[in-house]
Amino acid sequence: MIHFWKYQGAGNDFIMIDDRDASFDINDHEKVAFLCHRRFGVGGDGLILIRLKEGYDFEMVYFNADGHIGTMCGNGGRCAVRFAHTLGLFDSKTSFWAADGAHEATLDDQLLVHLKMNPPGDIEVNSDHYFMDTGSPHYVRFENDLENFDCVTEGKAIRHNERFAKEGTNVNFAQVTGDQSLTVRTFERGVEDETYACGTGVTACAIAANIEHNMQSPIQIKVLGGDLAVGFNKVGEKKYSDIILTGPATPVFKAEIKI
Ligand SMILES: N[C@H](CCC[C@H](N)C(=O)O)C(=O)O
Repeated sequence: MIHFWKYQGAGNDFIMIDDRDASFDINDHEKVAFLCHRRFGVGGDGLILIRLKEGYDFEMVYFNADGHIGTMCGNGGRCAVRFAHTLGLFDSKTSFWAADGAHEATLDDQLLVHLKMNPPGDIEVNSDHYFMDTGSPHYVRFENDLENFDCVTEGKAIRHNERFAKEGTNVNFAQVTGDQSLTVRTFERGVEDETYACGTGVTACAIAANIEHNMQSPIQIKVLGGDLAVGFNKVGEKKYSDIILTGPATPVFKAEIKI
């Protein structure tokens, strides 16, 4: 029997499991893929285990819906913070461990989570797109009309092109909608579909918007499943610090599944 919670952050949804006793077999890809399956299982863009980690309040172990351990997940990170809070693992400010290292986060009185993201290393600026790693790899391209845009077809083609076929990449399409606002749509690797939101993806888009359009922090970002914001400090050419992803993290239900 597995006891779990279902959480969503701007429509990016996750199965959350309190695995402080480390009893979940992280190599059982089939089980994770089954749980994330929207027809045969619970359904989710990913699955997250909350584990204990020395020197931190907790560790977030994140799997993509395909059942494999993933890299950093921004929306999942916010959900993990909210879940860890309900487990009593911290009071209002936390530091936790994830695939890309340490993160700090706070929970405000409107229950929004402010999550500090690790700065991208090299930011690639190409003629029609950006590529950077904000904890997960992200391709970013600016578009003019995201409402009438085939994100799945375009995203899939880029994710499977010669460069990315092996490792995969997440693919984001961003549209400037104001002085400090964007709309973003994302095709996620590991889910292999468009998701309603991607936290590491909007972080990459905010940085790309600063480089491409000199857009200033904080940037409000509309995604299919809601609203996110990204704040940052520009500390040099293509160098950023204090990157904060802000958004909701909402418990949906708790249940158990016989497996
Ligand atoms: N949805 C996630 C991204 C997961 C990254 C994953 N799809 C990958 O790179 O394999 C987010 O909110 O940041």
